[in-house]
Amino acid sequence: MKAVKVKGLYFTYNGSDVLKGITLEVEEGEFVAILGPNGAGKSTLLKCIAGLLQCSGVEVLERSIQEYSRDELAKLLAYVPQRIIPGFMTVFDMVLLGRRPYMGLRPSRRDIEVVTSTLKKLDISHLALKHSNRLSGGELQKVSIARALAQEPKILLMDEPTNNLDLKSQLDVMEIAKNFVSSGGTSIIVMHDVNLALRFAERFIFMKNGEIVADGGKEILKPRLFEEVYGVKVVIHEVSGVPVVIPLHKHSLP
Ligand SMILES: Nc1ncnc2c1ncn2[C@@H]1O[C@H](COP(=O)(O)OP(=O)(O)OP(=O)(O)O)[C@@H](O)[C@H]1O
Repeated sequence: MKAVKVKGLYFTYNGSDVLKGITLEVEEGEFVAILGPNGAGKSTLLKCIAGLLQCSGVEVLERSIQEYSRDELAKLLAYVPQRIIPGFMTVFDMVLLGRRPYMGLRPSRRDIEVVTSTLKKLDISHLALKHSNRLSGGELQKVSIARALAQEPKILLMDEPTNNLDLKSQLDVMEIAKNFVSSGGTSIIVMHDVNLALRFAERFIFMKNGEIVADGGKEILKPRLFEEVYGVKVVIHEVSGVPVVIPLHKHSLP
């Protein structure tokens, strides 16, 4: 089944076209990285898929996104924004918000169990009772991811989830996304770190100026593509069987 289908999607901010006819299909079980320069439209595309911007031409699990109620959609799809604003609530309560679509007036035993196990999975159980406005940027980012996972979605959308994270936490987050995919989920992640994307994702979508300029597996990752997309010369070396993209010192193209 198609997890996400986008057909001829245009999006305009203040009269200027930010997405210019995006067409895209993501099958269930895919791990997709969306890459491209600043301002290319990556976050806008992700927000359209998440149903946060009013767009036509987006389907989630083969139904138009407009046909879902907020709660129905939240059970299928979770979105981790670039930044969340910490509230005056504990980490536990923030993650519990992810259970909102399932909850009545009070959380059930299962809601509590899901939150507890998600905190454990992200290695942040020790923060459970800490107020979220007293967290470091990286800790807050993990709380945001935990809240999304607590929704038990089928599709996980994350916008630059490894920003603010130290080296180990970056790998942890990508590992979590990979495990999510291994257990049947679909993950679409906007990111800038090409090498991190390369280690974990299976499909790479490059955007530039509101359009998709390349879409495919590792085989598309050629120096010419990076020149075209970023205007930067790179070399690609293999290290321990993994291709690594290295921008050159005198990188600017004439
Ligand atoms: N709320 C908004 N109002 C007006 N213009 C916006 C808004 N959000 C984004 N834009 C513009 O839309 C364009 C695409 O932005 P978007 O955030 O989707 O790009 P991006 O590829 O995710 O960039 P980055 O890598 O810097 O996060 C940019 O030119 C940006 O200035």
